[in-house]
Amino acid sequence: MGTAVDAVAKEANGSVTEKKTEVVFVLGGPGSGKGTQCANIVQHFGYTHLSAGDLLRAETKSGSENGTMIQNMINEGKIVPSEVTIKLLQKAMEESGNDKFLIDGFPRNEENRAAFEAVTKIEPEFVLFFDCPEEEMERRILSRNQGRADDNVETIRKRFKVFLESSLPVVEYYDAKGKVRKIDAAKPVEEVFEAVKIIFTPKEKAAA
Ligand SMILES: Nc1ncnc2c1ncn2[C@@H]1O[C@H](COP(=O)(O)OP(=O)(O)OP(=O)(O)O)[C@@H](O)[C@H]1O
Ligand SMILES: Nc1ccn([C@@H]2O[C@H](COP(=O)(O)O)[C@@H](O)[C@H]2O)c(=O)n1
Ligand SMILES: [Mg+2]
Repeated sequence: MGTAVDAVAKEANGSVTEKKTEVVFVLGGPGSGKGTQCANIVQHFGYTHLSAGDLLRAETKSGSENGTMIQNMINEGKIVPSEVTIKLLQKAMEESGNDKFLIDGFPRNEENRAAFEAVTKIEPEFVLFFDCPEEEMERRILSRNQGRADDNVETIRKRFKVFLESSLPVVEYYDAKGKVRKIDAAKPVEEVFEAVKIIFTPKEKAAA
């Protein structure tokens, strides 16, 4: 994945067209509903959903040399070095065969952001930001029951701290570029998705 224009399709008439890889970053605090809403977006808008957290968790189970380091970082709510996460994202993007991606839970800090841009040369179309109060996020995580090692009160507090100190500045960076689409994520799932749909529906379709 050398540049943003990285897919070349040969048409039936022999002409060659360049396809631009489209990326939407999906950010928000732990438990804000990123994964839930990404699943809905995939159904309606044809994106491939890549959760950085899911890719890292899968890597810990694959027996790779980085597995133990990743698991330790996740248990502490810390951000895994960008190089590791970006390689996993690039591999998943290449294997998907799609050219439209929801990248969920990434970039999580300035290092993630700058490294992704430097390596892939991809600028996100926009950043979907799920805004939710901490008490609601904590309630959701504690009743999630997916067996995640980091879904306990002690690690949740660490993840909230990392979110405030390292991830929110990334949202602010993109906000200054006019790229943030903020959603009130404290509402019920269906209402949140109604707001999400408006953002993904092309303007000409919405007007029709
Ligand atoms: N709008 C909502 N209202 C109530 N519960 C919700 C809502 N959205 C998601 N949930 C539930 O909250 C929990 C967390 O949601 P989800 O896993 O989508 O969050 P996330 O942002 O991906 O979290 P993480 O960053 O920890 O991966 C899940 O059990 C999900 O079913
Ligand atoms: N860019 C990222 C994303 C995630 N992590 C680590 O995974 C944990 C779980 O992430 P979720 O998005 O599934 O909540 C997270 O707390 C980090 O430890 C990461 O390092 N880098
Ligand atoms: Mg998630």
